[in-house]
Amino acid sequence: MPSIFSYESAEVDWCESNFVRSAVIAEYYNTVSASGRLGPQEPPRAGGRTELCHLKVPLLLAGLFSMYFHMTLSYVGQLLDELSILWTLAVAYSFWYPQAYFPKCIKTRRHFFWLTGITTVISTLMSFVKPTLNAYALNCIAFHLLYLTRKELKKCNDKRVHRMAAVMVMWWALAITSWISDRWLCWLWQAINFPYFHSFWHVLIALSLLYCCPLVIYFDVSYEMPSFKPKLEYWPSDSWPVVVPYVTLEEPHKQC
Ligand SMILES: CCCCCCCC/C=C\CCCCCCCC(=O)N[C@@H](CO)[C@H](O)/C=C/CCCCCCCCCCCCC
Ligand SMILES: [Ca+2]
Ligand SMILES: [Zn+2]
Repeated sequence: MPSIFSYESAEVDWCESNFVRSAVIAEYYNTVSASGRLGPQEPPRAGGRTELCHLKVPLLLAGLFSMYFHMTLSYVGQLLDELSILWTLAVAYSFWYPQAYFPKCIKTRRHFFWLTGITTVISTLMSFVKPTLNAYALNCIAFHLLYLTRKELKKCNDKRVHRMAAVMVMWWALAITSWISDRWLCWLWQAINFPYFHSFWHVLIALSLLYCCPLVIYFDVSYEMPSFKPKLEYWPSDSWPVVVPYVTLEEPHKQC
């Protein structure tokens, strides 16, 4: 019986052929593309509670575990990859889920912390039951984020916010299409010798997160620091074809 650490002991094997480019890295392109999330994760900051620094370590770990998983395709690698995403989402929800959408029985963010913590611990235990289903469950969380975004956009007239949300959704739609293609249509991609859609997913979901983070900060500032006026900007400028989105804050007007 293979150890849970041994190569190819995971329940899933992505479409890319194993050990083609390297004798020690099972899926070379998937491993390299997963390293993209190790780079700068945080857009220029907004300050205070809205900073995304709480996400730096979880995102870094998610990147490292994803690389380890694709390098070994081990059972432990798969669980570390999935659980690190689950806990990163849990941290993000705990800090930035808008209070306006808390369930009725939850009165404070402290209580919401507990709710998120207990739900995440239970989900962690359940993830050992059928690990193949974990990734599908995690992808469903993106649909909840889409639902929240839609609700927020209905209340917001700022064209820049609508534009950033549209770009985020576009990258996410391309990402999830690549993920599903790799899972379900592998026979086709192997027939044409192009089994790289999971690598595309890694790049596209990272791009989607790059647009998601400023949006989360924007809405958080609107709720938590109403005297500040957040503005979405692009570095180096709006007109460049390749840009990094970020948030600026206009100082509150001094009252006499
Ligand atoms: C108020 C809430 C704010 C939420 C902010 C979002 C915080 C980011 C949280 C998690 C980062 C996810 C990083 C993705 C890592 C992917 C690793 C990977 O490729 N794993 C695969 C195997 O190698 C595995 O099969 C994939 C599993 C599915 C992961 C689904 C992640 C959903 C993340 C949602 C991203 C939101 C983007 C915008 C959506 C409209
Ligand atoms: Ca493979
Ligand atoms: Zn992956």
